[in-house]
Amino acid sequence: MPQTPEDHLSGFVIAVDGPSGSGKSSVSKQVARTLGYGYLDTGAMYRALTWWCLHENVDLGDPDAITAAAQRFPLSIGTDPDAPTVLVDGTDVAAAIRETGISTNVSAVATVIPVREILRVLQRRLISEAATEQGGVVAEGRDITTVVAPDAPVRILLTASEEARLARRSTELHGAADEAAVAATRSQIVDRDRADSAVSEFTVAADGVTTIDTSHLDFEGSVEAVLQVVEAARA
Ligand SMILES: Nc1ncnc2c1ncn2[C@@H]1O[C@H](COP(=O)(O)OP(=O)(O)O)[C@@H](O)[C@H]1O
Ligand SMILES: Nc1ccn([C@H]2C[C@H](O)[C@@H](COP(=O)(O)OP(=O)(O)O)O2)c(=O)n1
Repeated sequence: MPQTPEDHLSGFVIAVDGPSGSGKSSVSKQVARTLGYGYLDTGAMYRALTWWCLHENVDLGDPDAITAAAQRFPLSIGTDPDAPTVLVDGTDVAAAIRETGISTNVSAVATVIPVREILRVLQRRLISEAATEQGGVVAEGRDITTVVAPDAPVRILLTASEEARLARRSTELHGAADEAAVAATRSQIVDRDRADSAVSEFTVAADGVTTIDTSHLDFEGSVEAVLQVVEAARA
């Protein structure tokens, strides 16, 4: 895996972490498109494992059973930002893993420490392959800047106020950000982030990680802010 900005000829890694609704997925995908890089959505991997556990009738209250499922997890995930495929045992689950039933259960899977260790091995391999084959990769999640790729030449914590994140997710899921829609979205943002915080630090930037607060930026402004950090790292 690249260690310094000079290594970008063999593959440049951009690591992005942040809480739910901060814009990680949409912004990282657009940054990858702009730079012609690969894109890895590590959250999709935890979501796909959750789908697999439910599909296999694994008891989500049993960490050992979840770990056993992770050990035989037949995942195939693409890194093309224009077609981020997610297949489990040959089944296309890209849409299914965004459903509420997965969002409400994913933290039970993602907070099992041995599961994280299994998925991190896979994530590092995917990052390394995409960086080499596509010239670079934007990898996003909750522990990419700190654990999965702490040596990446660009590490960014994308944040936004709780209010902004709730409004965005509410608009995405319900087409509105009125009081009822925000209330219906709250548990998916606030409760999930609280649960996920038990195993990853994604609210405060680690040393060497650049914080970008997107609360008052529009989507294009968020993408531009990330690209500026990338440019500065290469200068
Ligand atoms: N300034 C902004 N930056 C990033 N995304 C934004 C912004 N404003 C609105 N959005 C929208 O917020 C929603 C949540 O973004 P997403 O990328 O899914 O966040 P995350 O991956 O951090 O949960 C998307 O529908 C996105 O288009
Ligand atoms: N590197 C990562 C990525 C995601 N996760 C967990 C935390 C989240 O609740 C789930 C789903 O991640 P995802 O990025 O899709 O979450 P959002 O819906 O964008 O908020 O996976 C994690 O623990 N570590």
